[in-house]
Order: sequence, then C-alpha cells, then structure tokens
Amino acid sequence: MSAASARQLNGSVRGPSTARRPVAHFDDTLHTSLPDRSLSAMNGHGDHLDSDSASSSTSSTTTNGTKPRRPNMSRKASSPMAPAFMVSAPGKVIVYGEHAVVHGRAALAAAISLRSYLLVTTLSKSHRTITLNFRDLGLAHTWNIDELPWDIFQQPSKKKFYYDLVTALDPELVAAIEPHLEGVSKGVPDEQRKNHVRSASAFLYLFLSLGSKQSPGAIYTLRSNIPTGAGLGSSASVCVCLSSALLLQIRTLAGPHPDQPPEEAETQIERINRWAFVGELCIHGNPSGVDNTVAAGGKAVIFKRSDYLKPPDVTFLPDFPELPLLLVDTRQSRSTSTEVAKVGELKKAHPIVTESILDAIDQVTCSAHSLIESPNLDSNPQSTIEHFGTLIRINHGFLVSLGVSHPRLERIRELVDYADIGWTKLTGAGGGGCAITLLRPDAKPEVVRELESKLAEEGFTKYESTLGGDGVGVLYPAVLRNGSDEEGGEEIDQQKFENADGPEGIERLVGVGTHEKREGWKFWKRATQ
Ligand SMILES: Nc1ncnc2c1ncn2[C@@H]1O[C@H](COP(=O)(O)OP(=O)(O)O)[C@@H](O)[C@H]1O
Ligand SMILES: C[C@@](O)(CCOP(=O)(O)O)CC(=O)O
Repeated sequence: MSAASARQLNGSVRGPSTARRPVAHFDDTLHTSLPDRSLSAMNGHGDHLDSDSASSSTSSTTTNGTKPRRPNMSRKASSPMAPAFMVSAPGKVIVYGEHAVVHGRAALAAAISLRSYLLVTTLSKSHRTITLNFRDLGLAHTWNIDELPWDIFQQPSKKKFYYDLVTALDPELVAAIEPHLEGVSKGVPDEQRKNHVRSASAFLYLFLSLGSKQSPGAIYTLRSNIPTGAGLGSSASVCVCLSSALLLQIRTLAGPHPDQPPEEAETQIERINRWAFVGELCIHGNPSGVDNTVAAGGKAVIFKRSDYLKPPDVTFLPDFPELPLLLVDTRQSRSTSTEVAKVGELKKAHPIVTESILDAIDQVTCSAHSLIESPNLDSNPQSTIEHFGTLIRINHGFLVSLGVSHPRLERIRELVDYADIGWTKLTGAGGGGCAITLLRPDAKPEVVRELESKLAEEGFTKYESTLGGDGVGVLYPAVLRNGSDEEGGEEIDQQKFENADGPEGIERLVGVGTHEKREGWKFWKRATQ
C-alpha cells in the first residue's frame, strides 16, 4: 500500500512520516569502555547549570507532600565539565500478537511518536548523590552513592559488563537492592507507591550493574508523553532512556552521528536494548522484549523470542504500510505484569486450549507479515486494508478468549462497530489501556467525527500519533541547535524542562516525535533503515 492509498484522518495514527535527519554533527567518536569514569572527560561543551536549576528537582514536593532530601547547595552542584544531556525513546503499539509474544510467538509492533525524555544533570565531584526525579509519577528520591550495595554487584561471580546479555534478574542482587527501595515514596497510597518502587528498582538495578562506586553524582529527570500503563509501552520507553543514559555516562556508546556505519549503530542500539530489557524485567517480571526492542530501534518490527536465553529474532519492516489507525485510551488503569500473569495462569489451567489460541494468534501475525512482504501489497489498497482489518478483529477475539479484555475496551469496539467504520482490537497488555481501530478507507469523515465525540462523551481519550518513527535519540549537550552559530542554541536546563507545560509544552521545548526539524537530536540508524 502506498502512502497515498492509505487515508489519513485527524486523530489517527499514521504511517512513517518523512524522517527527520540530523544535520549537525555529533562530534563524539567511539569511546572505549571506562566504566569507572564520569562524563566529565567527554567532549568539552562546558555548559553548566547554576545551583538553583540543579536543585529544582530535589526541592520539588513528592505526591505525599513531603520534601525530598536536598543536596548541599552551598556550592555549584552541577559538574562544570560534564554538560547536562538528554535522551528520548518512543512508545509503541502492538498491531498483532501481544501476549502470544510472551510465549514464544511472533508479534508485529511499531514505534509511535509519543515519547519519554530524560534529562541527566551530572553533579560536581563533591556531590555523592543520585536523584531520581520522575515527574509524571511524582517520584523524587535521592540515594547516597557510597551507601549502595556495590560490593555484591561488583563480586566477580556477579559482575556484569555493558556488553553482556542478561536474560534474568539475579535474586541476590534484587534482594540487595530491596532495603534501598524501602524509603521510596513512603506514605504514598499503595497502588501509586508500587509504580514508584517498580521504576526505582529498574533504575537502581541498572545503575548498580553499569556504574561503580566512583560514578558521579547526578540528577535523572524524566517526563513522558506516553500514558503510564495504557498499553503503549511506557515502561519500555523509560527503560530505554535509563539504559542509554547510563551507558552514555560510562562512555560505552559510539555516536550517534550521521556518518556512523549502520553495523556500528546497530551494535549501540543492541547494547541499549539489552539493558533496557533488564529494566523491563524489574518492572514487569516477564517481558517478551518486544516493547524495548521497538523503543530502542524505532520503526516497525516482527519480533519473536523462542528461547529466553538467546537474543530474539527481529525482522525489520522498512515497508510497513501507512495504516490509518485511531488510538483510544479507556483510561482504565492496569498493570502489564497482572495481565501477563493471567495468561500464564490460563495456560496452566487449560494448556491445550491456551496453546491453540496462542498458535492462532501467531498465524494472525504471520499472515500480516506475509501481506506486508507481498509484491502485491500496493495493487489493491481496499482489499489490503480488509485483510489487515479482518486480522485485527480475529486477534481481538483471541485476546478476549485469553481473558485480557475489559468492558471499557469492549465499549470502544461496540461504538466503532455501530458506526461501521473499521476494525478494533486492544493493544498492549489489555485489562484496560488502549484500543486501536483500523479505519476503513471509505469511512466518512463526519461519521468518524461523530464517533470521536461519542468516545469523548463517555470519557475515552484519543491520542494523536504517527507510526514508525525513530528509536532512541540523544541531545548531547542538552542544547537545541536552533540559533545561529554565533548565538549558539537554546540550553535545556532542569528548570525549563520541569516547567514545560504538559505534553504540548514538552513537545514544544524538546519534542522529537512530531517536529520535523529539531536540530541537535541524533538517532542511531539501523542497517535496514
Ligand atoms: N512516566 C513515567 N515515569 C516513570 N516510570 C514510568 C512512567 N511511565 C511508566 N513507568 C513505569 O512503568 C510502569 C507501567 O508499565 P506497564 O504496566 O508495563 O505499562 P505500559 O503498558 O505503559 O508499559 C509503571 O508502574 C512505572 O513503573
Ligand atoms: C502483553 C505484552 O505482550 C505487551 C505489553 O505491552 P504494554 O506493557 O501493555 O505496553 C507483554 C510483553 O510483550 O512483554
């Protein structure tokens, strides 16, 4: 299907937009592995935050109304040698194959233009603290680096390196972290605190695996435009941000830069992806790895992990068609780990039936994959959409059978079916979260508008997004090259980032999902892109 043959509607998720290409060079070259060294030796864009801006996160109030610990601000807190930098990673939609992918079957997923952004402010040598400042959750917590359980993480039998493939969490390492999570968001309501602790555990596990006792103090400030726990891969996007930031800090990533050989870029993406998977293990328990793969590499993929001890099979889909999708959020919260566990239980109770459903979902994904690879993809857009749509309907039916739908998801499907304008399925883990609707090419715009207003009346939220965008990106230093050479660019400091007003404000300030020319941001480009 050509771009022109796929209708684009307001409020829909669209296919790959003309990709932004970084213009300015990122003059960083391949770093050797120096896990003990701080960013301070990196290329000397010597910008620095003043102590107020560096402290603004730690002076913020947590959701329980308590003030987090403030680092000593009598001296300049940020490191004059290590500039603040940002990383960003997208969310994703699973078009076919969620849940089945956890059990070794194929899934088709694509990056969306909603993204997370992480600002890393490295502190000066005298500040021996790391602060997690996760604004969307209201999580602000500071640890003293010297008090963390380095001894056990550095034991030769436990020590992992940035290039290692880690496929399971080490229970002793998990236990060593636990006491350091006890103080996180104390007094915050239980459900909310669980989210905080999940994110904090992912951060600590990665920080302790990749860093060292000599790691510099830093503030990690995260803001995301991806709704949390809505099936759009928010956790994977956060984990890719954390993994890439920590790998950059220990100087184990080359680039990204425009002249980078694709194979080298691929290695960097894989490195980030592997550690993001470890973060996902902390948050989810049993992730397939599809979300972090898409968040790291972007675009669209067919993903399959038959053996959890080996890397997954990932097929990139450069010809992923421009599908006119409507993305609607039930606003019914749920957690991926609960929904994944439900399917695990069903498999135990009804192994033969459940395996057959999972196999059938695999066939749905394979059918979509064959269609995408078919030379006739463009020849009859109407029947191509019908084919994709039928697969969406079938896939949703199987997910209902697995017990991971929700009355609110069924309500969306009912409203779309009444309007007769397309095919709907839940996306992601289900149990709430989002649904995608593939719109019929002949859907009348007024009927779509009427449906959208009905959805809004019933409390559903529609997201605007495009499909198939870039994966992880870096803004190093955190300066947008939007000025002339003499003026330099706009520096993104802690305060500006924290004060950006909602998703629109973040997009306006640093967004790379929808802005076509956002100079300064760089992306690793896969060999196949
Ligand atoms: N903006 C965010 N900031 C920090 N952590 C986040 C954010 N969004 C998601 N998370 C983490 O991811 C978890 C939700 O993950 P999950 O249930 O897999 O939902 P999703 O389908 O969105 O990935 C949260 O409990 C939290 O730990
Ligand atoms: C259900 C599953 O297939 C997708 C979950 O996606 P999300 O976390 O709801 O965005 C789980 C996984 O692949 O790890």
